[in-house]
Amino acid sequence: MTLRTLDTLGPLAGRTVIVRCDLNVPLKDGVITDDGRVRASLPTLNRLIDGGARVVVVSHLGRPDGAPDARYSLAPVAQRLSELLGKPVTFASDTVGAAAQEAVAALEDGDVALLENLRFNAGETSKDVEVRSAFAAQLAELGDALVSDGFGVVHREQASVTDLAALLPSAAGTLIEAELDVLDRLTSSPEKPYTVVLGGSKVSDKLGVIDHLLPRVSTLLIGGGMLFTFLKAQGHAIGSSLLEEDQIPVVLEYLERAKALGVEIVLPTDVVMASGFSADAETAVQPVDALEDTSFGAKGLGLDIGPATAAVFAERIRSSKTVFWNGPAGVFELAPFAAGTKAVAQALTEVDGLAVVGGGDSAAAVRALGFADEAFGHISTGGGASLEFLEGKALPGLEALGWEA
Ligand SMILES: Nc1ncnc2c1ncn2[C@@H]1O[C@H](COP(=O)(O)OP(=O)(O)O)[C@@H](O)[C@H]1O
Ligand SMILES: O=C(OP(=O)(O)O)[C@H](O)COP(=O)(O)O
Repeated sequence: MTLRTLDTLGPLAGRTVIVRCDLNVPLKDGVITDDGRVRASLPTLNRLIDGGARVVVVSHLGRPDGAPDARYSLAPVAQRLSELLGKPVTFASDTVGAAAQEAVAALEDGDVALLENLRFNAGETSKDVEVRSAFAAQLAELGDALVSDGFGVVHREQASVTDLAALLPSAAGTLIEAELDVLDRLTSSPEKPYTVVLGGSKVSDKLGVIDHLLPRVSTLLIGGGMLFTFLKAQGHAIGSSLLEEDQIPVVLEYLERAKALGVEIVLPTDVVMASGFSADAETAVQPVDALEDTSFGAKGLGLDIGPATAAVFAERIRSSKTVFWNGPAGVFELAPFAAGTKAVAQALTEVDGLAVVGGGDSAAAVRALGFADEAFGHISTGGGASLEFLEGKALPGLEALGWEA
C-alpha cells in the first residue's frame, strides 16, 4: 500500500478536518526562537483553508507529564500561526472536552482553531493501548477527517499519530509527502559520492544509523559529541569530553566493517578543547593525539572540531553529489564552538547535488548561524524521524496512513 494523500479525502469544503502537526518549537521565556516547524505546516493548512474546510490543528510541545503545564502551552504558537496565516486562529485551552468542543463548533468554513498541547492528556503518550484509544476516540469526536502532517512524530506510537488515523478517514498532508519524497531519494538511489555527516550529543541514539548506512554511503564524517567515543576507541586520551564508554566495542566494529566495505570514516585530526562548558572558557586547538596537553589537562572538554578538520569536512561535503547531515559538529550555541558547524553548513550550501539537513537542533543551528532555508536542498523537520527512516525502521505514524517501507 502507498501513502494516502490529501486528494483521497475528496472535497473538504464544509467538513471539519483535524490536522495533526508537529508544532514542537523551541521556546525561550515564552518566545519562539525558531518557527521553522510552524512555517513548514503552512502549505497543508493553507490548502485546507482555501478548500473551505473548518481546520482544527492539534500538536504536542515538549514533553509535559500528561497534565497541564503552562511552560508547554501552545498559546504562543497560536499567535505565531495566526501571524503567518494572516488570519485569526482561535486557541482552545484544552484538547478535548468543553473548551475544545466550543472552539470547534464556532468554526465557519475556512476558519482555523488550535487546540492546547495534546500531551497535557496522559492518553496521548500512554503505552496502554486502551487508554490511548479512549483519548483518540475523544479527539475523533471533534472532526470528520484527519490530515496527519507532523513528520517529526511519525516514529511515535501515540494517540493522535496512530490510533486516531484508524477512527477517521485519514491522509498525509503535503509536509509528510515532501519529507518522504526527499528521504526516499536518499535511501533508494542516492547519487554517489554520498556523504553522511553525523554529530550532536545523542551518541547512542545515532550510532545505530551508521550500522544501516555503512553499505550505502561513500564517506562518513564524524563530528560533535560522538567523535570522542571514536577517538577513545582508537586509544586517544579525550579529557572530560562526552563519552559513551559502552559504545566503544560498537564503534570498533563499525571501523572494521567500514574498512572491509571500502567506506571512508573520516575522524577529526584536531579539536577545540575548552576549560569548561561556557562561552568565556579558555580554549585551545589541539591535535587529536594531544587533547590533554593543555593547561586544563584531563579536565578539558572537546567542544568543536578544529579548523583543519573543518576544512577537510568541507572539502568532502562540497565534492559529494548527495549529503545528509544530522547533528551539529560542535556546541554551536556558544560562539567559540560554532565554527565547525558553520563550516559544515556552508559546505552543504555549495553542494552540486542533493544536500539534506535533518534534526531539530541541526535545523535550528543553520538558522541561528544565519543561513536561509532555501540554501539547502531540504531541511527535514524531524530529527529522530528522519534517522529512523534512514535506518529502514517501520514508522508507525506512516503505516497508519497506508505507507509500507
Ligand atoms: N562536542 C560536543 N560536546 C557536547 N555537546 C555537543 C558537542 N557537539 C555538539 N553538541 C551538542 O549537540 C546538541 C545537538 O545534538 P542532537 O540533539 O543529537 O542533534 P539534532 O537535534 O540535530 O539531532 C547541540 O545542543 C550541541 O550543543
Ligand atoms: O522534536 C522532535 O523530535 P526531534 O528532536 O528528533 O526532531 C519531535 O517533535 C518529536 O518529539 P518527541 O521526541 O518528544 O516525541
